[in-house]
Amino acid sequence: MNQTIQAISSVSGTISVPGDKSISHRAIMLGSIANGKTYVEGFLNSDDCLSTIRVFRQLGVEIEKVKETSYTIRGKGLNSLKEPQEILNVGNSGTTIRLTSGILSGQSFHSVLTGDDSIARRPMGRIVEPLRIMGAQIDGRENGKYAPLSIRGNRLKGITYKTPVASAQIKSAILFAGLYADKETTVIEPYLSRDHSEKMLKQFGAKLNINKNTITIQPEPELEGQKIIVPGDFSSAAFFIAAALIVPNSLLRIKNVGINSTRVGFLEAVKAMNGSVEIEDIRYYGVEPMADLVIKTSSLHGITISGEWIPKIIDELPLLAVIASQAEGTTIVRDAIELRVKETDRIKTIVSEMRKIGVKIEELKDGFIIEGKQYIEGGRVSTHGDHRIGMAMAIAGLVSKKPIIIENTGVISISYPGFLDDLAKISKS
Ligand SMILES: O=C(O)C1=C[C@@H](OP(=O)(O)O)[C@@H](O)[C@H](O)C1
Ligand SMILES: C=C(OP(=O)(O)O)C(=O)O
Repeated sequence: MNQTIQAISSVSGTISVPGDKSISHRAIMLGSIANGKTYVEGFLNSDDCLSTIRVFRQLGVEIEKVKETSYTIRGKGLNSLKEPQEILNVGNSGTTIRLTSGILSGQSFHSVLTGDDSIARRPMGRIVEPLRIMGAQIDGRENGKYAPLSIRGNRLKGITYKTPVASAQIKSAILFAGLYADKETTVIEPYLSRDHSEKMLKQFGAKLNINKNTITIQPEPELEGQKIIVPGDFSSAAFFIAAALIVPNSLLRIKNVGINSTRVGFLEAVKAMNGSVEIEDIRYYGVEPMADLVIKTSSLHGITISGEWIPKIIDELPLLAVIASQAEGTTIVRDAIELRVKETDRIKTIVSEMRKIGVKIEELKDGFIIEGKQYIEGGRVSTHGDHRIGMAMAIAGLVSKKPIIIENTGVISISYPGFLDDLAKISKS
């Protein structure tokens, strides 16, 4: 499916975004291995999170949809998953394959995980190595570097592991495996990555000790089913924040957005760029904070982002390139080589698609440099099968001289099925 996006005169109204993708995945996973019922409200019915539901149903868990975004999971405890008859297919979801591998490493059966072409290219050695050290028998293409992954679980050993990159998926896979270990397991990250797993594990009753970037988990807790209210996904809200900042005469309210401090690097970036974003009514339902955001059109200026800021803004960096093109001065992103191993090589794809719409951008090994105050000419772009590239291009279309035609927008449903409809609702021509 192709979609044409053209310039609008303002962004306005009040909107809420669907549930957080990272939290939705984790609610299904931990609900599946807890004792008793878990209720999830505000679940994200996107392709990726539906893949997690499918996989855990194949592992014998009863997961029932009770309302449009509410599910009940009947957990039967840490060791009650069943050997699947079929290969488990995670579709496009890196979070599903990596976090589920941690849990499957502690099971007493064999399972095989696979996914789409993008999953087949993404690095799995980063989880295979620590899970092997813990005692799981895992194999995959090129000696475990790539999926499909074959996992024969085991009684695991507790380890202390320094992750080479700040990645919540590596950290979570090890912590989930640590539930099945013979003694405590410690993960040390170079910088803090998103901490939804730690928060939710604690909520379910696991014992964790957190000291900056060092997280220790005790094995074999009694996890108890919980009620989880999933806040709106900040990474989805970011697209509308960007739209309201760069389209003239805009005033937008986004309700119920998750504002976990390990996720809001984009909010910090736009504030540092002189963006007007008010955070209102901060509240907690359970362990995650949420708030309403009020955004006004702003005169932005360039910024340099690197180091520990990167994990907090990682999924929003393609979008940052779009708003940086409309800001005064230069924006530099460094230390973001991880972008090259996402659904696509997001440095390469954002650079190629920005160039197609007439924006000059320099590719760096670990980021990009973009000059501000550029005209976006418009043209034909591709998502390259990457939802976030598709949505970033749609936001560029709102301030483009000529329309932007985006090919293959169906992939947006990987994280935000109603995105184009919601964008149309707040766009005033
Ligand atoms: O744990 C998670 O839910 C995620 C972690 C991040 O990946 P990495 O752990 O590979 O950095 C992020 O890019 C992804 O969208 C979701
Ligand atoms: C990188 C992403 O997800 P995943 O790693 O779960 O495929 C994303 O949603 O941008």
